[in-house]
Amino acid sequence: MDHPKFIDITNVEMAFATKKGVFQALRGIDLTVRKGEFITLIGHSGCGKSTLLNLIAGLLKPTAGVLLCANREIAGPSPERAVVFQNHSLLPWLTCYENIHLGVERVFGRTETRARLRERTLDALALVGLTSAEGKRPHEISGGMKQRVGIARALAMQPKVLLMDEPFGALDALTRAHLQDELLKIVAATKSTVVMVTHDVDEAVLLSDRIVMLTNGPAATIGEIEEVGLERPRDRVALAQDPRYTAHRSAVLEFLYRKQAHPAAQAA
Ligand SMILES: Nc1ncnc2c1ncn2[C@@H]1O[C@H](COP(=O)(O)OP(=O)(O)OP(=O)(O)O)[C@@H](O)[C@H]1O
Repeated sequence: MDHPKFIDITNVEMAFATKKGVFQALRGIDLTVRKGEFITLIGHSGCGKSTLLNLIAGLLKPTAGVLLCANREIAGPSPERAVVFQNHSLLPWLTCYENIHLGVERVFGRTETRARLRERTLDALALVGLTSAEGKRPHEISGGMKQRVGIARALAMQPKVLLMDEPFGALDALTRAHLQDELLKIVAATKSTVVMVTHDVDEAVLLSDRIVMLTNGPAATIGEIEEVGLERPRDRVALAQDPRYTAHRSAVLEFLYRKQAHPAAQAA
């Protein structure tokens, strides 16, 4: 059965111990994510987007509150919650195939045959359109291709949740648009639940079911949530003319640049 609250975050707070004392990064975070939902986290630099993603990943432990995934407490990192980072983090001495295979082996190595592990790895490469690059090492492929390998590696582990921290942040606009379109297709095919950090308002509207907007830190919290009811599949060219797209975009821009104007901009 689908969990209506697949990820369930209740009253989460994150404080870091620093040399200057305790820094309260997040407070009062309440959020539920449904199975198969695509959520983006948006907010000004330093507000706590990565911190929230890392809490869901289990890479950080909250100083208060509870995070659940499929009714179980998130107690540490797990392949059921795979993370894709901005800098793809591939091992440079391994080929694309080997980079993906490593993750596959970690998750399925004890229970499945070598042939099945190979099949899973090749399927993941095909899913991101990189079959022909299987024997190449990271320095032999473009930034966009590296990021696709990172996504393939995460998806090959069949995670319950795909967590992405600005996965396309370092790419040029055209490559970025292309990978957003690919991600839309992949997520439609795999029905993955996704939580993604982004700075890009258009990316958020194009991809999300809901856009979670964080207030400025310290002690950042969820300010507003924008429901994006646009039907799928979504086509970026058609959407550019769609008044509903413009309205969602304006709502997020209004939040970011009027209600939560960046402290540096307010001071100017
Ligand atoms: N380990 C840590 N120790 C102390 N402070 C931290 C730590 N990690 C994050 N912070 C602080 O918590 C706040 C939130 O950081 P975070 O990286 O989550 O922001 P962000 O919204 O992802 O920023 P950006 O968009 O610039 O990547 C920042 O003020 C940051 O300095």
